[in-house]
Amino acid sequence: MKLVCIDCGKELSKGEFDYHCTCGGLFDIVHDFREYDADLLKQLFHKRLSERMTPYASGVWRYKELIFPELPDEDIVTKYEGNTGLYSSASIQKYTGVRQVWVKAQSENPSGSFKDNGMTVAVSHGKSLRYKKFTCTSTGNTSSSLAMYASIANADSYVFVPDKDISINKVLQTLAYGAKVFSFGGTYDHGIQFLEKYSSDLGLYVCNSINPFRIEGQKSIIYEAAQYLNWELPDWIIVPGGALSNATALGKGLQDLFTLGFIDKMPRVAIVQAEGASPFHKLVAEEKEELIPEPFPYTRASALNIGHPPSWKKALQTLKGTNGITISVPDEEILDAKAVIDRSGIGCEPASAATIAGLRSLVSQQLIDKEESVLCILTGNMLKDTDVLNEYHFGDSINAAFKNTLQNAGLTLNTIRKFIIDR
Ligand SMILES: Cc1ncc(COP(=O)(O)O)c(C=O)c1O
Ligand SMILES: N[C@@H](CCOP(=O)(O)O)C(=O)O
Repeated sequence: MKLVCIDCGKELSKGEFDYHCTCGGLFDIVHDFREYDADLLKQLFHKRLSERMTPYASGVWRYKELIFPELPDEDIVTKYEGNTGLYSSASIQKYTGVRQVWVKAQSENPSGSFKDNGMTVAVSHGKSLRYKKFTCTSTGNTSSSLAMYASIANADSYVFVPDKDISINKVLQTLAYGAKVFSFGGTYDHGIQFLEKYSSDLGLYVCNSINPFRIEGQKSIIYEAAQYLNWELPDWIIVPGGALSNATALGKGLQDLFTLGFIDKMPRVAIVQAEGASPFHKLVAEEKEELIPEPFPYTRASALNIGHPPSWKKALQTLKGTNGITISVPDEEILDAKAVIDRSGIGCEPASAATIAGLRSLVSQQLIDKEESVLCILTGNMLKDTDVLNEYHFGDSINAAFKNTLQNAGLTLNTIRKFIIDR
């Protein structure tokens, strides 16, 4: 492959790159296909395409035997979820002070959050039971995911969302996928209570994390991370905690890998809650027997706005099985950590950034050693909450000045020079 000027034919040498040639012409990429065997190439493309078009190309259904072996293939409702990136970033390592930090970007799932790993399984199960009406209550990610899979399954979705403290982007995504959305006064916790009481009267299949098939699907997140890392997991795995489905699935998935002998050492798990919605952390820190629900949970990381996590008992099992710990972090630390993750090029929504904020705090309290290795699960996409982005960035004086200058003076060399050269 080489870069050749379309006007004068000049070729750049290997490693050189430019857009324009010295003569002014644009460069074009020219391949040399003479070495290829066209039939072999076709076979290769075909193999890759056919793998992509089967349910087993999904990063969830690849592990069907460990998740839902009995499900007939024709009931699988998939959007080739999973197969999300595992990254290591120098800036995140510097921010947390830890030598080796991996982040797994579940934000790269088709609906933009880790919920897809579980939702593909829950909706497939509902389909196998011949349900045509699915439901959830949600701060917006569960509902976006459900609405997407229900539409793929040619079924209806009915979604209950709190009327405040959630991100409008997620509600719009849910609506756009075709769900019928009911907005109610209260929190996720009230929505779950309603569905637990009335869903069967209404003939609805519930896709929240009280549904164990959701949890089974979410186990695939840790299977995939382990597979990418050649079955050698880091010392610590960190997840944000809201309803605690992720923490529960993580514990189960780790136990599966350990029982099967895929891993020979159990990593430790840290569950991070936002300070304003941290009933589980309080339960653990105060060594209580029963969770005391938080009646008015509030955090800017709106996906974590949960006062009565349904899976708290299951999440305790995760802590027990992994010698795990919990921590809570204030919103300011979550938002600062989010800015670091965004600038690293990976990006995430606020709830996901609780992991990196939590890690930084655990390191400063010497509960995690700088020499230990860590995997953080980033749960949702940065565009899920643009209100938070707007406040964080345009509240900042330099960006605000830049925006105003452009609006008032337009795009000229002098306007731009002062931001790039004169600063
Ligand atoms: C983006 C995001 N991160 C984290 C969480 C919390 O996960 P869990 O409820 O499984 O504890 C949620 C919602 O549940 C979420 O939507
Ligand atoms: N943040 C979640 C709330 C938890 O929902 P669940 O489906 O895991 O019970 C959301 O996206 O709604």
